[in-house]
Amino acid sequence: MSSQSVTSSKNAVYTREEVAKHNKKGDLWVIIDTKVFDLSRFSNLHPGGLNVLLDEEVAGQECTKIFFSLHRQEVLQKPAYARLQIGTIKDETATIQAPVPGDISRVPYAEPTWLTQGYYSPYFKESHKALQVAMRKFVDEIIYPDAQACEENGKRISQSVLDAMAEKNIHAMRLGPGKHLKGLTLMDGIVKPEEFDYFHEMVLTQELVRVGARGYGDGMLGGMVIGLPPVMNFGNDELKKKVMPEVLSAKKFICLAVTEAFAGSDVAGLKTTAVKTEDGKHWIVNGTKKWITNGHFADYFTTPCKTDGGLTAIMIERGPGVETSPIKTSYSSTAGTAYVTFDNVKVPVENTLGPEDAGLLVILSNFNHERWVMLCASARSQRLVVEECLKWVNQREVFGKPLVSQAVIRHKLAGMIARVESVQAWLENITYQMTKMSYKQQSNKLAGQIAFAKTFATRSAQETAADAVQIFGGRGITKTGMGRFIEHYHRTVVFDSVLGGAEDVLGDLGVRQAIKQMPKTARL
Ligand code: HEM
Repeated sequence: MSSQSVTSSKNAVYTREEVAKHNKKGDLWVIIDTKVFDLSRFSNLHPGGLNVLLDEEVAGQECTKIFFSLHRQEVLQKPAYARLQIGTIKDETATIQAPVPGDISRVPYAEPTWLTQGYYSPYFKESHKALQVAMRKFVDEIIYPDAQACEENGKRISQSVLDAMAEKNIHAMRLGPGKHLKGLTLMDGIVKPEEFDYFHEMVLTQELVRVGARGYGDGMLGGMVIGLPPVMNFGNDELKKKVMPEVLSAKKFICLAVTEAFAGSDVAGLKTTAVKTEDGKHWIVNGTKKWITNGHFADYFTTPCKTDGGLTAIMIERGPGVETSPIKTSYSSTAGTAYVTFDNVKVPVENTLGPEDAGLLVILSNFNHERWVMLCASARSQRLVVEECLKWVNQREVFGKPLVSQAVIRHKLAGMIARVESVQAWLENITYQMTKMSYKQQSNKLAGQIAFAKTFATRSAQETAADAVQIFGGRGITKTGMGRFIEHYHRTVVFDSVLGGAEDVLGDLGVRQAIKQMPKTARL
């Protein structure tokens, strides 16, 4: 077959000898995993430069190994580059498989054991698996591309993605099991509302974080996950009837506005005030809030304010006197992190959440679930790093051998794997306890466990991030290319350790709870 006559068809078949003839500037072909690429025109635009392509071991040659040591697979999936393929090599079959949306990874430890072929779990049933399968495909196809784009350009999550999530009732499921799911069709009916439990919620959260974009992860209505429960659990019926459907359908947005420049984890030290008008019909709110996730695009702010006898939780609607401005943090502005000012904001007293002066309880009652969600997320995102590292050490060659042949690299991997497996196992145990306990029992018995497990997870995650950067070297500190997920992870991993309570505070909380429960009879 003449190579001249078939250059426009991807189905054309060539011999290696034919490809080898195209080995110079302006007439340059290469073979990557049995696929033939015509780089004649592209070579001048190649981000890695023209010279590297003219090397005698590259031009007209087989360059699978060198290509995959320098580029991620996704390069070849981009339409602009996929177009460069002009055919395949005669009688040869490709060996490298591009991931298909919805796929389970076959890289060891890339999935939790319950999703790994040949392993068992006492916790996950058919409906958890069915939800996982549907979510994986949904995330890969609909959320992932938007996540990558928004993390980069800083724009908030696309409304079309939020609408698609609302259609499957994903926003509602993210609030966990409960009455709010009654009558809803969850993920096209895969799970019945009455059977939805915390393991389903874990599946949902862990699939969502696979997008590998930390700012977007929070921008994907993280504010709702923490800001709506106080309305749902403590708001009056009228307020719930209005706000719940608006928010769960992503027509309006809510956030939790607790932290201030003056006070963070020490909620009791907040300075924002709410004073009743003389007629007792309104609150007048004054103050500022800082680091408010989704605050920049929120319509509603669940806000603890100082009142005469303590703190009162109030849902404030955006309107006159409410201003938000973006805060630049180390992750993308797609999260909508804001500085919020309330300047004589008039709020109907009907927006009070729970009893007056008992706002501390309203806010604190939320924290265990929030921390548990973050624990789910941290467990899954560090697993992504393990997968990236295992692939890299296997394909990267140094000193003529794969990187994994270095004992020091294997040692790092051993630590990473041990940590991620421990975190997931502990998480599953805690989650099982949650499925058996009332909300109150969870507060009494699990606040400490969740606090410890989250702290352990985020410590593990930071160690894993640091080790991953060492494994990837310069690529681990580069925003594009092979190490782009590692760079992003390393830059943003600390968010999990700060949001929802800093590590030291959480550890302290857990020990205090344990000491409270010490039997008076105990002695050495
Ligand atoms: C279909 C063929 C190819 C395409 C579409 C392509 C595309 C790209 C792209 C998009 C980048 C930017 C890297 C990134 O940030 O992801 C890049 C970098 C690079 N490419 Fe290629 N490339 C091809 C083939 C090759 C081959 C055969 C070599 C062999 C030496 C090569 C060597 C390099 C080098 C050295 C870099 C710089 C890597 C770095 O900064 O770490 N490329 N290429």
